[in-house]
Amino acid sequence: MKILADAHIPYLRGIAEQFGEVEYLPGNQFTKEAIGDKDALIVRTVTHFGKDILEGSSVKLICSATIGFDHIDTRYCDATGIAWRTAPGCNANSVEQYVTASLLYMADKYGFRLEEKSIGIIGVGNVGSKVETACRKLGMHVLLNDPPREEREVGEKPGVKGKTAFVDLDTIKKEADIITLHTPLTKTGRHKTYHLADEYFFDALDKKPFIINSCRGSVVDNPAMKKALKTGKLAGAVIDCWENEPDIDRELLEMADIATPHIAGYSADGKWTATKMSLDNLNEFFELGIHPIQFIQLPQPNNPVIDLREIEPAHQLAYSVWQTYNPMMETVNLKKNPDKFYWFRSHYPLRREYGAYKLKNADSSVVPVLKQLGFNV
Ligand SMILES: NC(=O)c1ccc[n+]([C@@H]2O[C@H](COP(=O)([O-])OP(=O)(O)OC[C@H]3O[C@@H](n4cnc5c(N)ncnc54)[C@H](O)[C@@H]3O)[C@@H](O)[C@H]2O)c1
Ligand SMILES: O=C(O)[C@H](O)[C@H](O)COP(=O)(O)O
Repeated sequence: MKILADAHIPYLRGIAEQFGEVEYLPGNQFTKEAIGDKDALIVRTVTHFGKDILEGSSVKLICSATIGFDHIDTRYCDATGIAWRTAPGCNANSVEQYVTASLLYMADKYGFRLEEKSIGIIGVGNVGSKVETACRKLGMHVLLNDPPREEREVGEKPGVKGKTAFVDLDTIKKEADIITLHTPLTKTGRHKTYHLADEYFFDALDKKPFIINSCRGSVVDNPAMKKALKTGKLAGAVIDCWENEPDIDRELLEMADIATPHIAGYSADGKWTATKMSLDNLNEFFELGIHPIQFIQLPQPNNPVIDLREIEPAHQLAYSVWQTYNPMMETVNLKKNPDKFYWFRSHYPLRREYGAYKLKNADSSVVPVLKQLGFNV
């Protein structure tokens, strides 16, 4: 079997070869010619897969080592018999780590307590649910908005209420101090999310909230967000996903409190899971029966033990989370070198999730929340 794989999918080299002959190319260098005689593609979000690049090829399966799939023209693939698979939930914990680290940073920068704030989560799937759990552990008041889920869970059986209490978008606009977006990018359908946060959305905000976009750039109308930041409708912004990546809006970049190059899901744990799920998909689709698939073990973090002895109890939570992931260094780097957006994504340092760390000398007041987040305390 002939496979073309993105050269920047971690933990794939030397492993994918169990499945066939593998060629590696950076995702932004995939061409019709390179794809032509391949049976399967293992890909990322940086390449668009539509008629222009797939027509006339031998491709039978596209495995995306990602959650999102707006880079795949699924209608074209379905119509032409090209199967496609994704890795649902693979890096959801990583995005939660990103959002938690960012919330703690914004609270520190603007001098507020998270326990006193309401957060509106728009899109409560794999990622949004993890963010919801983390925010509840941080003591925040949580508002959930997910009309497709609400319809499925509440509306299907008349008279039967779903377990989750959802609110409408207007409630989020009126009541949330922080809004975080976790929807897919969709351009059609009743619940399409393209420019869900547009000028009208921002104009209707009552509490001058902060916004976090770590789902897809175009779920937010970026010029409208800039205007909202300028006119004070928004108090600040955390932006991981941008319109027109990698050529992002430089003025918006300057305005963002946290600005990162679409790496919220880039923990090693998330990348490893994505690779594993992609190979499982390949194995299953072509009925290869390879068992067990040999995988690389994840490396330990550089600082696997975090000693909190010298840290004030009030700062131990933020300190611990930032030891695992601190978005500020990436923000400084991206603001200095916006042209290197793609490079930063292709040369991402090792980042592990909470479970890879042991905490020593944690104050009893923060032990429960640290444990609940997933640290070994
Ligand atoms: N920045 C990153 O690195 C990164 C990492 C992972 C995922 N993502 C993005 O985050 C998105 C969400 O990931 P997920 O794993 O939670 O996906 P998911 O499919 O599990 O959940 C998405 C949720 O959004 C809801 N939704 C759809 N349209 C909506 C609308 N108009 N309003 C409110 N809710 C709506 C769906 O019903 C679903 O529950 C992905 O599609 C991807 O684009 C980004
Ligand atoms: O959809 C996803 O899973 C994320 O956006 C993912 O982190 C993007 O990863 P990439 O395409 O850069 O590998």
